[in-house]
This record gives sequence, structure tokens and C-alpha cells, in this order.
Amino acid sequence: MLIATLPGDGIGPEVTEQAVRVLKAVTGDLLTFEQGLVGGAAYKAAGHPLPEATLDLARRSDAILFGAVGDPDCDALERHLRPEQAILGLRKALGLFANLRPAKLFPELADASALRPEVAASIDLVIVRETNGDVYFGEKGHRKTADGLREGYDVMSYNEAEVARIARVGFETARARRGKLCSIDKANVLETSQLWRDVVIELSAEYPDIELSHMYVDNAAMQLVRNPGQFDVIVTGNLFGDILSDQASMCAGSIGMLPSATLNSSNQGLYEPIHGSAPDIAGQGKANPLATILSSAMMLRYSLGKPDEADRIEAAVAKALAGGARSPDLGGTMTTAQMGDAVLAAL
Ligand SMILES: NC(=O)c1ccc[n+]([C@@H]2O[C@H](COP(=O)([O-])OP(=O)(O)OC[C@H]3O[C@@H](n4cnc5c(N)ncnc54)[C@H](O)[C@@H]3O)[C@@H](O)[C@H]2O)c1
Ligand SMILES: CC(C)[C@H](C(=O)O)[C@@H](O)C(=O)O
Ligand SMILES: [Mg+2]
Repeated sequence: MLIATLPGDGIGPEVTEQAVRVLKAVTGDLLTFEQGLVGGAAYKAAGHPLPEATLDLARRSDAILFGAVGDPDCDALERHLRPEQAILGLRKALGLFANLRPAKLFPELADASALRPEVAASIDLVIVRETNGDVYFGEKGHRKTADGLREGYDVMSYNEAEVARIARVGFETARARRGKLCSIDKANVLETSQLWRDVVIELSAEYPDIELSHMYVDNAAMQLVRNPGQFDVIVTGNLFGDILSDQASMCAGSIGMLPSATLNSSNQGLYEPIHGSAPDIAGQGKANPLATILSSAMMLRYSLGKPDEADRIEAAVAKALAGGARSPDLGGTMTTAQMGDAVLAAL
């Protein structure tokens, strides 16, 4: 099976390297790894954040292991050349619309959560985030108002098929868990959200066994901190899901802990930590690789049909944490490579 590794920028290569070590240790010679250029690294080497060769590699692969993209050197480039276009372009080109972001507290990390330990202990949820539409992919640009002021605009929209497709993933995910689905929107203000809510309600007729609720996104941000245990599965749009998943990560201990899978309708998947390229700590061996290692476990489970190997990696992460493995974001001093060593030793 072919795995496309796309390390990208900043801490992307550092964390990806550790995940590849763990994957190799668990799968022997089952997987072939082929590396591609993405992000600022690709722009600097090949003039484009998502070169044709990388897209081709991604298309040919059984799964993609993605690090992170984003490079302050590239922030002034035209939008279509910025590193972030690589991840957006991959999601769109491969139809990767269902971004699953689980947030669960490893009990050993209760002290790392931004929440009181007894509140943090309850967090065990999955955010199902749509990643092919919303304000991310609408018409955007700069223009002048009638009285000559500069104006920026980004059009937000979802059609009913896009909403139904992701809502179905939400219902199915809830069915495989505790049977609760919370759809998060801003239907009190946005027409896009009103359609979202209508379509979710229509689809709920097919899922009478699922307890469906709706919440406005501002309240959801508050509830995630007040009582994260009330959520089982959250389904939401691209922008709200982006923001809420970073917030959920701190409830679970660190942004360096949260993995993700982004799937298309044929279950091909892109696996990446939810964090970015962290330019502030890049090259210093301070990055926590566990989110990427846990993403590789999701890859084994969702795209490669290897649930036992996935369980083995997740158990090794738990054992490493129980044994005291802590990178700086978790209050420790271990380097990225030492965190990888600790997981390998715990396999
Ligand atoms: N999917 C992606 O590739 C992705 C995701 C988010 C941000 N980005 C990009 O990354 C760049 C930096 O963005 P940002 O600073 O807003 O977000 P970020 O997630 O890169 O970093 C936010 C903070 O969290 C810390 N952090 C992140 N990952 C960590 C890890 N594994 N271990 C320890 N600490 C970690 C960073 O040091 C920083 O202080 C930007 O160019 C942004 O566009 C890319
Ligand atoms: C880098 C950016 C385009 C990306 C997003 O907003 O989807 C990131 O924040 C993420 O969470 O994967
Ligand atoms: Mg994000």
C-alpha cells in the first residue's frame, strides 16, 4: 500500500518523521512511503504550493500523511500561491469533505488541560467538520465601495447536497458512538446556516435512533469550556469546525494532541494533526508529535483496514504518557524525537 507523505513546513517534517517511524514499526514492510513537496517548501522548490507531481502522488496513494503548511516568508504572496492553498487544494481536488477531529482526554493529561481536571475528564467527542465548501471556497476578493473604500469579501454558501452529505457522516458517526448528534450553526443570523439546519432536520427522519440537537456556534464555544462532556458528535461547517476544533484541543490538553482524518466518498483519506506549522517553535525539537502519530493510527483504521494496528499505536501513546512522556506543550522537556522514542518503546 502506498502512503504519500507530505511533511510541508515548520514543524510538519519534524512530527511527520516520528509518525513514519511508528507506522513502520507497526506495519513492517506492508507500506511503501513516497514523499512529496507541499506548502511553502514546494513554493520555494517548485514555484507552487501544490505542484502537479504532488497532486498526482496524492491521487495514486492509498492514504496521505500530511504534516502542516504555512511559512511566514510566504504570507505576502498572492493568495493562490500561499502555502495554505496546498491543504485546501488537496481537500478539494480529492473530494476530501469529511474531516473527523476526535477530542478525548488521556487521563494522564488532566493537569495539561486548560479546564479544571473534573471538567476536562468528561471530554470525549468527535467534531465532524465539512471541508469542501463554506466561506473557504466561495467567491472572494477585494473591491472598492461606491464611495471609494477598499472592501474585502468572501461569499459563504452551502447547497443542500453538500449539507446532507456531511450530515449523514455526522449521523453515522453518532450511531457508532453514544447516539447523540449536535449540529452547530448560526441560523439566527446566516441564511447558509438556516438551510444547513433545515437539511439536517430533514435527514434526521432517517435516523430516529439518534438524539439530534442544534446549537448556535457562539453558545457552542462557551459550552465546550463549561461542560464538554455534553457533546458526543458535533457536525458543523468548515469555518466553525476549524475554530471549535482548536478550542477542543486545549480542553483535551494541547493542540499537539489532536489528530484528524479527512475522508472522501471512497474512504481515501488525508491524515494530519489539527495544528499548523508552528513557526515559533520550528527547528527546535519542541513540537509534540503525538497528534501526528495518532493521525497515523486513524489512517490504519479508516483507510488501510488495520484496526488492530491502530489500537496498538493508540495504546502505546497512552502507555508513553502514563510513563511520563511530556513535550514542552504538556509541561515537560522531552524533544520531538524523544516523544517518538517513548511511543516506539511502548508498542
Ligand atoms: N493544516 C495545516 O497545515 C495548518 C493548520 C493550522 C495552521 N496552519 C498554518 O500554520 C501557520 C502557523 O499558524 P498558527 O500559529 O496560527 O497555528 P499553529 O497551530 O501552527 O500554532 C499555534 C500555537 O500552538 C503551538 N503548537 C502547534 N502545534 C504544536 C505541537 N505539535 N507541539 C507543540 N506546540 C504546538 C505553536 O507553537 C503555537 O504557539 C500559519 O501559516 C497557518 O496558516 C496550517
Ligand atoms: C491552514 C488552514 C487552511 C487550515 C483550515 O483552516 O482548514 C487549518 O487551520 C486546519 O485546521 O486544517
Ligand atoms: Mg485550523
